[in-house]
Amino acid sequence: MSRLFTVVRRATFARRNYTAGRAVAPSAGSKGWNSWGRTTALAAGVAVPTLYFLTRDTVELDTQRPPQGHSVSVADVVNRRTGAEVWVVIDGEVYDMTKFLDDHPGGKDIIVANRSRDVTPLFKPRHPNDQLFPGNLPAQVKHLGPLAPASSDELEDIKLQISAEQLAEDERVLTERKKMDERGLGVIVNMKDFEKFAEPLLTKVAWAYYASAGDDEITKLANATAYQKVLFRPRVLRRVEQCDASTELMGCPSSLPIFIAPAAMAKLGHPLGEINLTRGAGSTGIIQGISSNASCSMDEMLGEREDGQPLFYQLYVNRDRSKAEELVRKIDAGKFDAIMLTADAPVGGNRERDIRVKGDFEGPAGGVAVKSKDTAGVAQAMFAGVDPNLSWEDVKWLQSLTKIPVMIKGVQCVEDALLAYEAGCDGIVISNHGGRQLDTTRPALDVLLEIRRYAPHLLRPEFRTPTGPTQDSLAEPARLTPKDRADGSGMPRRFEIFIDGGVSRGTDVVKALCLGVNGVGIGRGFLFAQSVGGEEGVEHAVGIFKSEIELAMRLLGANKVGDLRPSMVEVVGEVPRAA
Ligand SMILES: Cc1cc2nc3c(=O)[nH]c(=O)nc-3n(C[C@H](O)[C@H](O)[C@H](O)COP(=O)(O)O)c2cc1C
Repeated sequence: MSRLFTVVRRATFARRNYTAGRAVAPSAGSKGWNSWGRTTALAAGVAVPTLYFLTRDTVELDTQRPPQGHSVSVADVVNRRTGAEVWVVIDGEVYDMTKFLDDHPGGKDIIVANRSRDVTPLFKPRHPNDQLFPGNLPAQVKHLGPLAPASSDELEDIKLQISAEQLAEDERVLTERKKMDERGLGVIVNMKDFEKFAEPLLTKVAWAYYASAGDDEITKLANATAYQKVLFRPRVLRRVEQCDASTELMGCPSSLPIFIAPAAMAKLGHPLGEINLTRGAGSTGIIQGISSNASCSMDEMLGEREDGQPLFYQLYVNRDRSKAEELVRKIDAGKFDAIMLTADAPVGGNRERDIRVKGDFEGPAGGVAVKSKDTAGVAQAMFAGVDPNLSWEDVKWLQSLTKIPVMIKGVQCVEDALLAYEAGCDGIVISNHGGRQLDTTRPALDVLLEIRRYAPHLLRPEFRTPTGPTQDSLAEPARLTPKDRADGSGMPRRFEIFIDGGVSRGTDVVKALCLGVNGVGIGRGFLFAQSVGGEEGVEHAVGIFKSEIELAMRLLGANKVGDLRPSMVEVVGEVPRAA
């Protein structure tokens, strides 16, 4: 797909080379899926899906360190299958994991069960590509040297074992990837298509993790239908050929009033994971919110950042405050444009789809996932390190560590929106985590309506007016929007309001903007888009939003984001039934 926008210049190829030119990843695409990894069944009988794919363009992406030390023979590796020392092979290098077993975030079982094997296919989809670089390798892991040249028979001895069930899943995913390849992204007409095409080509673990939500997934469903109760009041004969949907979010230029909501573990869906999101956001000029639990490292994503490309960082606060402070220092050094402090996940939600597939999971290094012996699904491993005692006091703590603007993500009632404002935050993200936390909470849209009703002073003055026709609009019908009333209180300082959850259409975005938000986040939609089409999938998704948002604006009679006002919508009581 051709580049959609020229808002931000593409990075040069050289910028794609990480430190010392080791991890080289030229442009990703949806074409040419190659089966790179295979699956295994652990000796302990735990099935671990390991299949993932590399595009033809990305086979050079590797985690290899330059050869160091003496080479290690396959026989030496195989000899460690019993005894005290536990060795593994990753990308042709041999590592002694003995002293790291108890600290491994995914638990020691997965390492012990695969000792003396080439665990590269297990390792890659779950760890940043620079995890093995000097400085990133945990101190307890000993790098022993490169694997000595060996015959294919010898290598067979250290290959991962694959169960019939896992092989079948590999085959299924591979076939679906090929079919998608043949179809091309042209078959994807709207964001729901991404979800439809992603499901068959994801592993069971990835699909369950991405699609799951709390308990009975009632809030997830409510998010998806909520925007139906906001109806448009279009104006006609308004010269709408020109239409510009660009805006500013937290003072940063954005080609559209949307952003990529921070979501963990993009590599479960595609080998380049969050790198697809950074690249796609950079080439289309939108902003990526990076998860604390991203499966790519912060350095990898910063290495992909275009000159001047704005990035937000989502923060989970580690219960070990020294680690939390270290992370904030990294965010500061990374010159992120805003921090989203996630507040709706002091503990993980009850995501039963995820628990059922019970992927033997290890969280991303550097995140807040901690080792868990009995992992109950991907989600629960992710939250084990998050501080459940986070409080409003901690907002001050965070603000004392950095000058980067802070938003509270996960606000679900007007009282907390008021507290965020009082705490001196720069904004809020109204969100219920895509319905993944407390089930039967209200859709985020209802929280926005509550803020409009009970704390309109948190909105920019021009959005404090009622929806629908007013005396002013009837008195001056030629105006697209009623004249903004001079409002003495104004906005004494910046306080931006974002919303996410269930947004799949440009019309949803435009409705939220009419009601006063600055920008709208999309979580699963971009995860599915990158899973289906890598970087091009992300660009395709942005293209869909761009054409839908501009279409909605034109048909509404608006030429620019600044034209959108509450008078352009009406909120009806009941959600209309789907046809
Ligand atoms: C698979 C997945 C992982 C997520 N991981 C995070 C995360 O690490 N941090 C966070 O604050 N929110 C996370 N979220 C929530 C998103 O930021 C966002 O609030 C939500 O996805 C919006 O709903 P939507 O998926 O319907 O667009 C995650 C959501 C999903 C679907």
